[in-house]
Amino acid sequence: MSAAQAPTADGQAQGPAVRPPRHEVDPVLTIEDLSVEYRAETTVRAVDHVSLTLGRGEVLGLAGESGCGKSTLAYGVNRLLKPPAVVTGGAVRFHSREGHVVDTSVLDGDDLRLFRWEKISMVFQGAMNSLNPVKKIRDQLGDVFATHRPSMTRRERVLRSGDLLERVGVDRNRLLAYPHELSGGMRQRVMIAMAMALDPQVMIMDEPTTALDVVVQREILQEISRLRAELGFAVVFITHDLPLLLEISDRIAVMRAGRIVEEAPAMTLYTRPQHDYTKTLLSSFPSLTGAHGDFVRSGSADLADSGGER
Ligand SMILES: Nc1ncnc2c1ncn2[C@@H]1O[C@H](COP(=O)(O)OP(=O)(O)OP(=O)(O)O)[C@@H](O)[C@H]1O
Repeated sequence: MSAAQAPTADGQAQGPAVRPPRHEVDPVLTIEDLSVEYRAETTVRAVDHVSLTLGRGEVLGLAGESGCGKSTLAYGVNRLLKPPAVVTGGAVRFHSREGHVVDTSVLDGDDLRLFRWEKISMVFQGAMNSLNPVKKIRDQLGDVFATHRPSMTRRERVLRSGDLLERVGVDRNRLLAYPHELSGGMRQRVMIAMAMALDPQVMIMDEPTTALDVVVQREILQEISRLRAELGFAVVFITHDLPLLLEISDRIAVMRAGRIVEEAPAMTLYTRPQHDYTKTLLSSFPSLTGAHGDFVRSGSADLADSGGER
């Protein structure tokens, strides 16, 4: 009998000790029974009683075809929904490292702004086009610090902005560039740098690389994986590209028509999908019938052994 099979007080042997998954032990974000409707001429329930937990430092992939509600869920979590969207039920809670639990629905004004940059930040598909065209990168990154870290001097802001750029693989001399002087990939890296500026514990990435060519997309994903390992933030990564999610995620939730139909460690979802829709989704990517690529992160075999928890 192994140490993990110590007898209980009544003399019965227990099964092997199973390590509970990280998101259960140490959650950073919990979405509880969240529902969102768009109330226009007709009412569309875009998010329908969704519950999900994100573990601290975990990458949770959210997969599903166009229109299934992924973006609505992401915007709902970050309190960025605008009319005609209405949150009709549920809650989103943020768990700080210090053990505080914040119900995001009660945040407003400065508290909400602070929460969005400092605790949860977001990178979306078109983000690179939201840079101000007439302002240098230095000043756009610097603005984040000027607003949220008013005690920083100008010199400190420039230094820190340069560090951020280097962190995402952009030379710091690009601080002096205007957005139009950078490639799309570089602009998106700048947006990722901006989202990381205040060391948030959660980053929501909604199709962050979809508009970019495959090579640039791979480079950026490798960067995100490396930074996640280095800095320990958690990621909700949203895309319809399931092969990509399998490579980058610890766990994957599959969404269909506003609901989560399946949720499992990435490798389990790939090797033993349960729901018919997940099976259909997997079979719709011919590349998945070949070997499971692991260019973004290594150790896929370890992942399979550990049930996806790392
Ligand atoms: N402003 C809006 N008004 C009315 N309905 C909307 C609005 N925005 C989204 N919807 C509807 O809500 C549903 C979910 O849309 P959502 O954009 O969240 O899906 P998605 O999975 O992110 O799709 P995509 O991958 O194409 O962005 C869809 O049926 C969509 O038509």
